[in-house]
Amino acid sequence: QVDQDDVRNALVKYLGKLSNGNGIPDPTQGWNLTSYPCKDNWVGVKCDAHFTVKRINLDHFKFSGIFDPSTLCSVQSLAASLTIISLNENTLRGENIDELANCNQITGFHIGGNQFSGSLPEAFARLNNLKRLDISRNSFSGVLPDLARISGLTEFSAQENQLSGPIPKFDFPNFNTFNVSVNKFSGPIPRGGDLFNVSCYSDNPDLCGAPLTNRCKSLPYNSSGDDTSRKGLSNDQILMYSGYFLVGLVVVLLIIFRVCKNKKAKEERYDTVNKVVAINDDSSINASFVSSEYKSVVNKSGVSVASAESGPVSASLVVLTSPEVNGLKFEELLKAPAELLGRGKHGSVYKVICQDQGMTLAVKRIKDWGISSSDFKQRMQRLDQVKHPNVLPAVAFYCSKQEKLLVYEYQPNGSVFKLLHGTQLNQVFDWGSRLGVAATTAEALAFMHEELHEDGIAHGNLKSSNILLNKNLEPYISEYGLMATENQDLSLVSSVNSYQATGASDGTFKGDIYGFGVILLEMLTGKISTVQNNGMDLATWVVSVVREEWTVEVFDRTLVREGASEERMVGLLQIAIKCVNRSAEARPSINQVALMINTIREEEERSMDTSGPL
Ligand SMILES: Nc1ncnc2c1ncn2[C@@H]1O[C@H](COP(=O)(O)OP(=O)(O)OP(=O)(O)O)[C@@H](O)[C@H]1O
Repeated sequence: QVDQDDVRNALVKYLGKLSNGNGIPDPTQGWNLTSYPCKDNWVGVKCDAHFTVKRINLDHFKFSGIFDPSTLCSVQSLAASLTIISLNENTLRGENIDELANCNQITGFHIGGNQFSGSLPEAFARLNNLKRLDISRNSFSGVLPDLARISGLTEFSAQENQLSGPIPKFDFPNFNTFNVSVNKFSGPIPRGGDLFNVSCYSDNPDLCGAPLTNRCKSLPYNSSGDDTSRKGLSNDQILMYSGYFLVGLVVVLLIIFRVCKNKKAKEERYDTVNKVVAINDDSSINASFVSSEYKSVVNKSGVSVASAESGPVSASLVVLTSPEVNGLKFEELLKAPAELLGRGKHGSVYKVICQDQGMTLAVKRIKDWGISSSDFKQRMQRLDQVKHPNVLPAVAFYCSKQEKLLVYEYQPNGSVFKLLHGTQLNQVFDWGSRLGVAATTAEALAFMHEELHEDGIAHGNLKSSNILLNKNLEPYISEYGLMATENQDLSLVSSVNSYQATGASDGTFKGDIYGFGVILLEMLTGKISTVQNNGMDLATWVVSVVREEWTVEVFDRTLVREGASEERMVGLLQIAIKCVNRSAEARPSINQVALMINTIREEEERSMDTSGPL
């Protein structure tokens, strides 16, 4: 109640200054000391479900007084909640504008079409969460503060002022709107500025460079502010050119490495051709899971697909979860043409099209898994008893001494890995979908952990390529339980699980939490887990950046551009960081993780309900 009173008093004071003491034109619209802003729906005030003021929009009210942010931002609860202040099209002037920096949750500040003057305070550059800034059609003058420091900025509208000096080196690809026309800016337009057209820069007589037609003369300073008129090379330039040289060298070495690798891969392919999977069970089946591409190579080279270097396998075992899949017998499946989908650390996956049955399957050949046939069979049958709608069940499996095969339904919509890292470019993976994938995957994993804990069967190899998606971007956890069990040799766990941090005494269940944490980090940062960032893995990199309090820097630019809630992204990041704790014991259980993510998802849903135009 005290808070509510403070907020109300602050808003009334704020309006008093804006309106020169005249108050709101229509007294039934609130803004008085006898009602409350959220409960009584004051005009222009938007609140969330907890009655917290989020936005204040008083555009077009013909206010001719003073905008004084100290009236709002000195009240702790308002300063912590306010995200948008909008006062477009009044005739306001400003006072104590630098106090706005205390409202550091502000994402939108719109004061276009007023009578603000003087310089924009340096404190603006401290508004880390700012996304949209509209100061257009005022009389601001002087040099801009270093707004380029604000990494999430997507709109800067500053046209029709008297601003001077250089344009900061903004991250232009991030911007949706950029306009500095009709000002007194000078010097070169920074690199990337030509993403916006001439009209966004026009009427700044001393501005030069693309997209403007007037080229920059050989000024003493170039666009990066370096002195280029000096003869000879400066130390910085020597360093820079050495850097280029080193980068060039590394690129050449990488190309040589790739050429050698490709050559080796080609040799391996021909090798595969000769190692056609042969499954000679009691009914003497010869089968191949080689791609049709390879088959043609085989035929051309005169090697029979039916020939098998591994020779006949005695006492082979074929087990189907049902004896037929849509009328398809396992023998037919094994004979069908197959296309290699990918080769992972633990084997290869083939896409198999069974035309007669109208089915497409994904067959995983597992390599180097020293599990006995009977244990394998038992394990697969146990897994088959545990069903969850977001966990992809195997439809069949096969086991011999040489081979272990798992058959799944083929999922045509790719994986979280493909969606994030560029092979499904035309599909949007927005914040809401990422949060949904995170929450559903956590719930499905929690179910599996609970059901299979006694059996000691965790996923064992959880990563973004094993989270497949349907066309509504709902996730399916694939390959659950294919690898190590809790009771198995733990050294196998750390060798098979690329995400397993050292010291995971709680076995693969805690390893799954680590793997899940890395998937969250991939979805939040858009970065590949194996990509090294200054020599660190993704988890270490994120933790180090967050420790330096540069949290916003880690987020995927597309999420920032989309306007995803930073508060909720930070919330999910904190969960991810807990999951990738180097100490396995310190990691939360998947149940706790699922609960935490669901809380964020609920907040997101509530905010969607209360958002929308003011
Ligand atoms: N049922 C399926 N439907 C469609 N694509 C699949 C299916 N199962 C796996 N894939 C895809 O096939 C590719 C290869 O999978 P594979 O499991 O061999 O690779 P990986 O996950 O990178 O490595 P590994 O699991 O061996 O560590 C991956 O891109 C994966 O997303």
